[in-house]
Amino acid sequence: MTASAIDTPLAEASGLVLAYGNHVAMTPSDFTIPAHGVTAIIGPNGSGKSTLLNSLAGVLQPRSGSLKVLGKPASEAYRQVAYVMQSMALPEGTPITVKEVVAMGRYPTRGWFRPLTKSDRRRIAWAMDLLDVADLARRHLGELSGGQRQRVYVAQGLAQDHVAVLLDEPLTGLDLVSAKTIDDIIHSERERGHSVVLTTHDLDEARAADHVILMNGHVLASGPPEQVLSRRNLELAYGLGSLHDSDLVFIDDPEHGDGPAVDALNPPNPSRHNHRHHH
Ligand SMILES: Nc1ncnc2c1ncn2[C@@H]1O[C@H](COP(=O)(O)OP(=O)(O)OP(=O)(O)O)[C@@H](O)[C@H]1O
Repeated sequence: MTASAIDTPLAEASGLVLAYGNHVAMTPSDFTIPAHGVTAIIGPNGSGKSTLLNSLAGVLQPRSGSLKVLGKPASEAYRQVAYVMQSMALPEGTPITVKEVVAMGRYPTRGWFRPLTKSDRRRIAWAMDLLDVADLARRHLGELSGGQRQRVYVAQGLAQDHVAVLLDEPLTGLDLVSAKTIDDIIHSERERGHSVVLTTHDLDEARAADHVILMNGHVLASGPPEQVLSRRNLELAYGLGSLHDSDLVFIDDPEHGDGPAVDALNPPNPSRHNHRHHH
């Protein structure tokens, strides 16, 4: 890879709008995701985190605006971007084994109909070992627990040739050991110079990232955690007064419950009120 390819940001978006049919899930947003390191996407339920991952993965086309992934349209970069979804759209009872699921990680490189080579098989075995699912290789995916399934999906992502990995809530619902396994993988991916983008509801996870994107129906802030996770930004994203002091990084005003109204805080984008959806 040339130096310029290495330094190309993982993603650059300008006026990016994302929608499902008539439903706009992200209003015009500008952000850059750096080439290396861990980026955490955080925001309330329904704020567009998974939608943004879908667009980075090339699964959801921009409605308008521009999005470059590794310097190309996302739909052309998908081979280099491993996407680990929250839950895969496999019908209940699909008779697919753990090994077959992990092997699917090789298809972007290999194509669907070409047989797996020895090096493909080595890569599959390596990924299954790393996620500690080798013992489950012949089990059907449908028989596994949620945490085991999550590890299988991450193994599939790592089996893919990639320079970036997108993880939708990778640590949610996992026991301590599984969470540690996946956390270690996030760090080793980072050390290998890959980009990791994950969604989370955990402020501590976001604080530990190199870069943070805060969402609320659009990208409210994007940058280093100490800038993005300010009290003011969190109040804008989650609603004024909804957070306890102990939740916040910067306790600059313990009287915030009686503080100024949202409008007085001068939100950067007034349209943010229109796009929160409660299920
Ligand atoms: N396939 C879809 N079709 C239509 N609307 C969708 C679809 N997926 C998500 N949405 C809507 O888009 C908005 C953003 O959803 P998204 O899943 O991106 O939020 P999120 O921040 O990941 O939420 P959570 O924290 O609950 O996982 C929501 O209003 C949601 O209802």
